[in-house]
Amino acid sequence: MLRWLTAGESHGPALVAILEGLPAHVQVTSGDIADALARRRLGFGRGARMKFEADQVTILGGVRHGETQGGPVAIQVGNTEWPKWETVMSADPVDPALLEGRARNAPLTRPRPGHADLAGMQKYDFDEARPILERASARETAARVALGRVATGFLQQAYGVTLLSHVVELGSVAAPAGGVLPRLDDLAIIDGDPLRCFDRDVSAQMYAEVEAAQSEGDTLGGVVEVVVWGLPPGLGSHVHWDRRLDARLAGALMGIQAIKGVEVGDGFELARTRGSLAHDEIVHGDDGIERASHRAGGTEGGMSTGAVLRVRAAMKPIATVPRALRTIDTATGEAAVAHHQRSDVCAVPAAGVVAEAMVALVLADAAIEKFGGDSVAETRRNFEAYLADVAARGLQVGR
Ligand SMILES: Cc1cc2nc3c(=O)[nH]c(=O)nc-3n(C[C@H](O)[C@H](O)[C@H](O)COP(=O)(O)O)c2cc1C
Ligand SMILES: C=C(O[C@@H]1CC(C(=O)O)=C[C@@H](OP(=O)(O)O)[C@H]1O)C(=O)O
Repeated sequence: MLRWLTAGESHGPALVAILEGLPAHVQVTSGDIADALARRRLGFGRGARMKFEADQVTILGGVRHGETQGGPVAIQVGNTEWPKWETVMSADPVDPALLEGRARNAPLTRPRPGHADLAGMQKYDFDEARPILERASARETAARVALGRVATGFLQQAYGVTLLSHVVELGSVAAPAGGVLPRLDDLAIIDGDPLRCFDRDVSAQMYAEVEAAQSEGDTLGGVVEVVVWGLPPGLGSHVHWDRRLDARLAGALMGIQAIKGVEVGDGFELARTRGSLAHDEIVHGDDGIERASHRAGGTEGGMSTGAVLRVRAAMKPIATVPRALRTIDTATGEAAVAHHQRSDVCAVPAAGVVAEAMVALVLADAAIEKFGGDSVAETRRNFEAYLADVAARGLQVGR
C-alpha cells in the first residue's frame, strides 16, 4: 500500500511531503523533481507570484545516490517568499506590535466567495480567514507534484507506463468535439505550449480567451484530461466500491483545489448515447484482444482494461476575482467586497500537471497492490509473470 501526506502553508517556510510504500531502486533526483515543479509553474494566465517565487527542492530522506531505498521518501519544497511572511506566519508567538502597520499582517475579515474562508472560519473557530486560506491554497499542489514525480518515475521504470495531461477546454473554448486521443508523440508539443493544448489553433483561441478575461478583471476555469499509456489490465477491482480504480481516480482528482467534476472516458457524453454506440466492442487484433473504440476511457468494472486510460477534471474559475465579489466584513457585519491582492487569471494548465500527479499516485498504489515487490526488479518480475500468464490463456491485450 502506498501512503502519502503533505503539510505546510502557502506562505510558510516550506511544504513537506512524505510517500511511504514504494519499492527500493526507483530512480529519482532532486533535479527530476525540480523539473516536474517547473512544469506546474508554467501556463499562460498565472499570477505574479509564479514569476518571482522559486520552488526549492530538497530530498530529506528515502533516496540515496539517485535511488529510493525502500523507506519513506520525504521531500521539502521551500517557499522563497518566506522572508516576507516570516512575522505573519511565524510558528512561534510574536509580539503583536510587530504585526501592526503592514497590510499583509491585517486580519482578513472579508471572506472570499468560492474559497474555504467562510466555512473554515465557522468550523475552526477563527475570527479571520488567514489560518484557513493558508492551508486551503493550491500552493499545496507543489508538494503533490513532487510526490507525483516519484510515482510517475516508478510507473515508467517498473512497468513502462507513461502519462501526460492536456487542456481540452478553457472558458468557452473547447478542443474539437469528443477530443482527439493524443499520441505519445504529442508530448513534446504539449509541454512546449503555455496552455498545454496540442491543437495549435485551439491553443491560440484559448490564449485570446485568457487575455480577454484578464483585461475585464475576470477569471477562467476549464477542463483537463490525463492520458495514460501502457497500463496492464486488472488494476483496481470490481469486488468493492472503494477498490474500484475509477472511483479511486475520481476521488483523487476531486481532491484537487477547484476541481468540481470528473469524467472517466467519455463520461457524461455516454449518458446521452444509446447503448449500441456507447461501449467498446471486443475484437481480435494482430497481437491480441483489442477494442473497436475508446469510449470507456480504459476501465470496466472498476478495473483497468489495458486500453489507454483517459480521465478528465473540470476546474471552476479562479475564485479570487479581481473585479471583486460581494461578501460581508465579519468584524463589522457590514456589506463589503472580497479581499483581493493578486491571483491567477487561469490555472487550468497547472491543474493538469497536478492531475497527472494524482493519477500517478493512484496508479502506483494500485500497481503495488497488484504486483507487490520490495524492489523495482521484483515488482517488474511479478508484472511480467502476470502478463505471461494472461497471454498463455489467450487473453493478452493487443497494443
Ligand atoms: C494550480 C492551482 C492554482 C490556483 N491558483 C489560484 C489563485 O491564484 N487564486 C485563487 O483564488 N484560486 C486559485 N486556485 C483555486 C483555489 O485554491 C480554490 O478555488 C479554492 O481552494 C476553493 O476551491 P474548492 O471549493 O474546490 O476547495 C488554484 C487552484 C489550482 C489547482
Ligand atoms: C503559490 C501558488 O499558487 C497560489 C494559489 C492560490 C490559491 O488561492 O489557491 C493563490 C495564489 O497565491 P497568493 O495568494 O500568494 O497570491 C497562487 O499564487 C502555487 O501554485 O505555487
